[in-house]
Amino acid sequence: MAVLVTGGAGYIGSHMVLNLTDAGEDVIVLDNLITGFDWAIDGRARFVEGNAGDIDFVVGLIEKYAISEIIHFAGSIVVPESVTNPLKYYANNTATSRNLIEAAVKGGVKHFIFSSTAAVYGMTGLAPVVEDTPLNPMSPYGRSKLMTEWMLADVAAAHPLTFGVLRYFNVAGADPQKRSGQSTPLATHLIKVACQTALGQREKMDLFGTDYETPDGTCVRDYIHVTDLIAAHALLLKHLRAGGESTTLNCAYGQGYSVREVVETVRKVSGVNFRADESPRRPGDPASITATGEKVRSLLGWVPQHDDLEEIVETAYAWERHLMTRNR
Ligand SMILES: NC(=O)c1ccc[n+]([C@@H]2O[C@H](COP(=O)([O-])OP(=O)(O)OC[C@H]3O[C@@H](n4cnc5c(N)ncnc54)[C@H](O)[C@@H]3O)[C@@H](O)[C@H]2O)c1
Ligand SMILES: O=c1ccn([C@@H]2O[C@H](COP(=O)(O)OP(=O)(O)O[C@H]3O[C@H](CO)[C@H](O)[C@H](O)[C@H]3O)[C@@H](O)[C@H]2O)c(=O)[nH]1
Repeated sequence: MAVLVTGGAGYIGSHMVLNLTDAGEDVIVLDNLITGFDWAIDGRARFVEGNAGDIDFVVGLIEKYAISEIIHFAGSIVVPESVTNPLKYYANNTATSRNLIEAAVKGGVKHFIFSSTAAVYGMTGLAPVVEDTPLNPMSPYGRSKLMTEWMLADVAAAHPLTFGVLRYFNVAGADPQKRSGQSTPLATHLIKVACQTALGQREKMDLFGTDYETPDGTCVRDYIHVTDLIAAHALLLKHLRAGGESTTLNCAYGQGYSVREVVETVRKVSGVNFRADESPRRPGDPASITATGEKVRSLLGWVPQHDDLEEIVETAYAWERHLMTRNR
């Protein structure tokens, strides 16, 4: 039996592949390399280049490799881009996932784990959310992901498939062994951008919006280390394999940091007082979004090992330096 990891050449998926291969699992990676890199895929996994939304192709893979579980990371991920190009997100997130789920049903896959997002909640106020907080996504990205959550619930009610939805909060940091990290040169994520600026790859960065109703006027997010996030996936897989029910879980630490606090932490870790300009708000950004992570802890016994902003930034910064020497 094998596990299919879609998007396994990407930032988060490549860390999942490392976790699974470290555990001795048989892993097939399906990725079309639109934002991922084949060099990011651990050599112990089998890589197949292709589209996760190609039903016949995926059914063929399921049969060929006896795939019993799918962990679905493939998708498009940039919130502001989804505002200007929504159809890209409904195609590559919603429609691709719909086809992948059909392939899973046709191929008799038992369990399906899906990368959802905090963006399904939308504007929630300053209090941490829980899984049954009303969902009100404020970007096409969030809506494209919520539709996939709904499809999974409907399909699992009609077919013998159990699923886990993990709503990631802001994923950051890199493998502490420096085997993978966020490698997209044009990434838009705050910690990545700040590390690139500290290293002189960008002349300056922007603080998007300084007039939010938050303690220091900038947006607040719950940053989770990618290694802890992946540990939650491994526990969820174990839960589903043991016959556990389908579930939806927030993946977060319950600790929010503002954009200014993150920038200050990157300055401290790097020792560089880089330029960060106050700029207008970015479309699609909620002021604050954090979650307690209570359910993932109690249901799966998840215990974070890297819940420290400085450690998150240190690993992200170390990976950024590694990329500079790699690309030289
Ligand atoms: N990074 C975050 O903070 C964050 C937060 C919440 C949710 N997520 C979700 O986690 C998942 C992974 O995100 P990431 O940060 O690793 O992004 P990423 O862009 O690094 O990885 C996505 C991978 O999917 C591949 N891909 C995209 N469309 C594909 C398709 N149709 N068929 C096959 N491969 C395809 C890309 O080539 C890439 O390797 C995404 O679904 C994203 O929405 C990310
Ligand atoms: O150069 C930058 C980059 C970001 N920000 C700000 O930093 C905060 C975090 O932005 P990110 O782009 O790092 O992350 P998002 O919160 O927009 O979104 C991320 O987390 C979401 C979940 O909360 C989604 O899942 C999404 O995929 C993922 O990109 C936002 O207020 C943003 O405006 C800046 O000020 N300057």
